[in-house]
Amino acid sequence: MEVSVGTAALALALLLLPLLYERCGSFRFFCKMGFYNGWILLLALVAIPLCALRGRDVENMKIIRGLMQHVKRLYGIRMEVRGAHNFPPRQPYVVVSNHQSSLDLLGMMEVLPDRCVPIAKRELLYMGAVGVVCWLGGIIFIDRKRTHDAISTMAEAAHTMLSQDVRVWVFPEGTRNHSGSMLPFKRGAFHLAVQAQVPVVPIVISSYQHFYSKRERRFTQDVWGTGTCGAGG
Ligand SMILES: CCCCCCCCCCCCCC(=O)SCCNC(=O)CCNC(=O)[C@H](O)C(C)(C)COP(=O)(O)OP(=O)(O)OC[C@H]1O[C@@H](n2cnc3c(N)ncnc32)[C@H](O)[C@@H]1OP(=O)(O)O
Ligand SMILES: CCCCCCCC/C=C\CCCCCCCC(=O)OC[C@@H](O)COP(=O)(O)O
Repeated sequence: MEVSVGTAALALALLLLPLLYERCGSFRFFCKMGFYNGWILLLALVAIPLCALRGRDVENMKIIRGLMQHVKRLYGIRMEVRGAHNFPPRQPYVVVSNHQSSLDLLGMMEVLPDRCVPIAKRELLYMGAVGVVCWLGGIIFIDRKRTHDAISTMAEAAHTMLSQDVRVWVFPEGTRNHSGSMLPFKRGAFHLAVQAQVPVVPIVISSYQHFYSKRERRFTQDVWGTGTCGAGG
């Protein structure tokens, strides 16, 4: 029986990969993050036909939320939610929340209220199937390079919140920040709440420095919490 050099090299690589995964933290980190992105992409492909039945509609966020909720278990993450009763039950509001990394999607999907859509940077629209799903979910896209356009989009959002009973989730830091502290807030979320005359509901996604650090390429398992801090007018 002949074994080509290519086949032998492939077999060796396949044997070495688990060893590398076991021994090398950085390799493990990239595998876990690669799988995270790949899995979300796959979920997006599942979500597209389900969401397409309704077209672009905030009700599709329920499908997206439902499809995402098991992802934490793949990573051995247990989530604790505190203060969920602080969401006003029957009116639109603006959620403001800290933003550490793309893992925040897990915290967001754990507590995302019905008829609530995030405001996202426009670039997400171009992430293939993920962009399509975001669009079908009614996610509001802003062009951060064009302040004037972003402000107009927010003004439209204020109108939509009232006319279509929609809640909006804003990351007021305006970007991901995994430094352990918070960046100064941008003001769009608060203008939005004033324009729509709705409450602001602050949510904290607790720091996950102890189980995740992009800088140190560390991603282990842990309990992780999200909590609403109460609603203010
Ligand atoms: C199954 C598969 C599942 C896949 C699931 C995928 C889920 C995906 C989830 C994705 C999650 C993705 C998450 C993400 O993508 S996070 C990134 C995108 N999100 C944000 O950037 C939101 C936060 N940003 C803001 O609120 C900014 O303020 C905006 C963007 C609006 C402008 O920022 P910019 O930096 O350009 O300007 P500035 O903040 O210096 O403001 C300039 C001036 O304008 C005034 N001003 C501001 N706003 C308003 C307003 N509305 N009406 C009237 N005035 C307003 C403001 O007071 C200031 O004036 P002054 O006070 O100095 O006089
Ligand atoms: C045809 C192009 C194909 C591209 C395929 C790309 C595949 C990517 C697959 C899955 C990505 C899953 C994660 C998506 C959600 C990420 C949400 C997020 O965290 O956005 C960052 C934004 O908050 C702030 O951005 P910056 O920190 O300012 O930057």
